[in-house]
Amino acid sequence: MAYTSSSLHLHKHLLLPKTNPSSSYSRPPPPSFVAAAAKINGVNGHSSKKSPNGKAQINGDGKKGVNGSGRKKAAAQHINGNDRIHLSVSTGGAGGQDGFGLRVAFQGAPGAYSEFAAKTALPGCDTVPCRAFADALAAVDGGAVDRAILPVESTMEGTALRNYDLLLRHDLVVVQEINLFVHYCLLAMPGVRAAEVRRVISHPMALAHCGRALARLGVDREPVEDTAGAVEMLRSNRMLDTAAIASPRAADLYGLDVLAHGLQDESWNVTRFLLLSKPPSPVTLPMDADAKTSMVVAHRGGSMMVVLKVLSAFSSRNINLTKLEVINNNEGGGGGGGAAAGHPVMILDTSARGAPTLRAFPHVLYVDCEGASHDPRVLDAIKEIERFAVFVRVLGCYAADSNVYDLQ
Ligand SMILES: O=C(O)C(=O)C[C@]1(C(=O)O)C=C[C@@H](O)C=C1
Repeated sequence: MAYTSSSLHLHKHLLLPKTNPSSSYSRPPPPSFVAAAAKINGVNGHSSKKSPNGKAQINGDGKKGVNGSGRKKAAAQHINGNDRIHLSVSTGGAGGQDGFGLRVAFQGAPGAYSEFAAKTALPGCDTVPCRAFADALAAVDGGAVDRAILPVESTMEGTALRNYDLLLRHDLVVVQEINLFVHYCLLAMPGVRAAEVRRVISHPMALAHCGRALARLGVDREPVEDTAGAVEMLRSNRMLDTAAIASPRAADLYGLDVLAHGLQDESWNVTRFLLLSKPPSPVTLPMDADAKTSMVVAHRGGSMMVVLKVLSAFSSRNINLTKLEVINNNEGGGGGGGAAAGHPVMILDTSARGAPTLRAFPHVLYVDCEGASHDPRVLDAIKEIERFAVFVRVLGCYAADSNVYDLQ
């Protein structure tokens, strides 16, 4: 039994603007920002500096979070392809709020990309570092924090199936999406030269994304829990033969030297994060907002026929899909299984009366569509799917954000 996955990815490649490095996390966020955005992948700027705030860590060892906002005004410099371009103006966090007073759990040490995604979504929030994604989700589920942030797909890797597995086991709703440009740097202790580096440590995803550059350097690779955690380890152990792959912000935050920029094998490396909350969703979308609805559809098998029926349910109502991921656990071979390889997808069923129950489904689709979950067309499409599916769970309805935020 193998857990296979195939997906349609709708990302297009765009180049990023340079951003103004003078903004600071300690400064309050601007009331609004302007972004030049393409319909699928737009471009935006984002810049900020460190400001430790001494927040407690969940299940961790006392790492500190960062506070403030990194949003900056920016415009696209280059756009290739035939994307539909529009100018959007946003007031920041979901529903116009900037997240002041909210605690957002993220996986990793301060300076992790997930933390920047949280600060991008809610510039005024307090971030809470967690050792694992499971801890971050448990923290919001248990009420210790208000939100959790989860990377769910990247242009280089596709869907992060392990994180979807986690999401589906919890009674949480998606309240916001954030696309973050992931720019990897090689960081070392001050004074260390590239020729002295024998080993590189980072999050396994970061090591994988920088495979070619690391092969060129001819160094050993060692996975650690997150990119900023690698930097912290380097710093606290004063490692002089080791470098870390992390963001330029992490270099700033921990006072390390940047030996190289743009280490990723693909120049376009974007990770999509979801901001999660306990239901009911705290976000009220304006009636005319561009919305997205995410759902999971469990079915009896015969994937391609089911895919066609799902596509027809949406296309007959002129609804565009932005994601379609097909998961099967019994087709043999196939990669992309993550931690759940060979196992059915476990989904918390919150629809029944009484306590939510965890149910196992071998055949599942992850679907994101344009439109709000209360839009009659979307409601009708879901009703049609429910006629042939075993189970449908709407994971959330949130403002569609096609901007790509850049931390450089
Ligand atoms: O290690 C970090 O800094 C993270 O935020 C995690 C994470 C991930 O899990 O995908 C996020 C984005 C990058 O692609 C690399 C790692």
